[in-house]
Amino acid sequence: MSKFGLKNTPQWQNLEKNYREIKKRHLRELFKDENRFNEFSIRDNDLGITFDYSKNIINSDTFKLLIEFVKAAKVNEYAKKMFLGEKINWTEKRAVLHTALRNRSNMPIYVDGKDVMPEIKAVLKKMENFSNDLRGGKWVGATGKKITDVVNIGIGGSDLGPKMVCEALKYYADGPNVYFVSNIDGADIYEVLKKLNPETTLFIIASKTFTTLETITNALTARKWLADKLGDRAVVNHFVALSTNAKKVKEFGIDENNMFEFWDFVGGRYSLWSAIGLPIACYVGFDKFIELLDGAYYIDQHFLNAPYEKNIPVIMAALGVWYNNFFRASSYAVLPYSQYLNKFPAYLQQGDMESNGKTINFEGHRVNYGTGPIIWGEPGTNGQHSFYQLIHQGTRFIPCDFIGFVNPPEKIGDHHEKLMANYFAQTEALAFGLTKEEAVENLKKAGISPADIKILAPHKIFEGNKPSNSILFNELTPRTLGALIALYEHKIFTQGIMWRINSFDQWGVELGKVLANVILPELKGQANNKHDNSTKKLIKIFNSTKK
Ligand SMILES: O=P(O)(O)OC[C@H]1O[C@](O)(CO)[C@@H](O)[C@@H]1O
Repeated sequence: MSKFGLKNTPQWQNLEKNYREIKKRHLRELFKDENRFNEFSIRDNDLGITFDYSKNIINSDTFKLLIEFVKAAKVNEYAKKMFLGEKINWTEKRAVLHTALRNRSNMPIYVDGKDVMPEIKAVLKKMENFSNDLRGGKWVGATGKKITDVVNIGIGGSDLGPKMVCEALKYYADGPNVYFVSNIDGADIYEVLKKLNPETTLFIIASKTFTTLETITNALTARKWLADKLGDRAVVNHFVALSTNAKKVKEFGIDENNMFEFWDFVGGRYSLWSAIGLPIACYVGFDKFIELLDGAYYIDQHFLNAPYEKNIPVIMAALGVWYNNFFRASSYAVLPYSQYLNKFPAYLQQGDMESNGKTINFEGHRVNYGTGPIIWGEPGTNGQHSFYQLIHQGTRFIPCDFIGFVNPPEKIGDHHEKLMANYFAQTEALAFGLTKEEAVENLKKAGISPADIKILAPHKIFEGNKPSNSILFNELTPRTLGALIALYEHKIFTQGIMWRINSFDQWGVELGKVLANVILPELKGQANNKHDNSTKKLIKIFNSTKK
């Protein structure tokens, strides 16, 4: 494909034409079709999920054209390459095999001619034994006490995934307390350590590379804290590592037997299914961790085998492209109606933005169309009392995913009915809004004077026609959570292929790291490097104000 090829394809051009037509239509009008929900929704009883995408600004033609775009992009061909271990992360010459970590079949998966499944299964077994021993009190601290608190030290994919899952499965937790320390800001580890007793604390040092400045700095602080109280020899009972880098783990002083391995075919932001999931297994038990993998595997099979027209992640991806590239939406809101999922938007920010925040295409050219959007969100109903005003009545166009559950794990009074009434109400309000006539009628009914109605009415109008997907699960369980995460992973993959970018590297995080290493000695008075005027002055103020 040539430099600006994608926009010249018939698939893109046809969508552009459809967009010019459909942007004049309103969801109020499109919903005159009584069959719309049936046409644009998918129900899967095995998993217990309803995916309703009928409140999108599409008609049957749009949908067909979007599917044609996906077909032309050869998404399924690329997906097969990924699942079979081909090195689709071409800038790092790596396979992309987070799907192998949850391969629940007996199918071998080869990388460079070697089946990776035996090693994956061996690490899973090691995780099972360790988490059982820790939870059962067989693994004890240096003074013989049971471990009651686990601190995961990691950042990015070595933090966000396990942290999000532990939070989401809190209801099922019956193991030690789990804490997550990620920020290099000393406040993060300080606030955690001050609550803990070294005799009953275990540190999990999670780092794919085992060179990440934040993680190593925090790990060294944790080791000093422990050694100061229990002596250096206690490290072996209180530190384990999750990494691909055995050499660095050993250099740090962690026993090789206490290292849980993963491999360079596991991307950081896709690693919660690997040894990086150890805190999850400690917190909720290994059987629940396996249920999480089962749910993801279920979606892997759906993604590989369902026709595009019935393929949930493919449809999510295609609709995202529709709004991103034709409606020019620059952000996308993910709104979970579950407090347990309060870390899900933050987790997805890395998953999506580190994957698809790219400008260089398969051919090495700069793209001339938008790629990954800004992902953001908060759990409902907190978001409603914060930023929904802008989604409803602001000047921005923000497509949304509403994630909800019919049966929550906890049942307290009528909280859940009240929560879900809001879940349904919001997508209805966004789609259909409130017309001027309706607004005036409401004001009249409320006894407002004609003069005030004239002033107030424009403010009370909701234009509507704001699109959303409703993702409604029967229950929040480890299995459905695994499925939900995998849905988004494959959505991100599909969009990467549609945009013809590499979703699996992350060169964009490098430059800042390099510059920080140059500046660090200057903050310790050891060097004086060349900088722009602004940076120089800021460093000078820091150094002269520092106590
Ligand atoms: O696990 P590591 O090697 O410490 O890296 C942590 C994170 O840093 C990044 O490389 C860049 O932010 C992420 O992709 C990764 O998840």
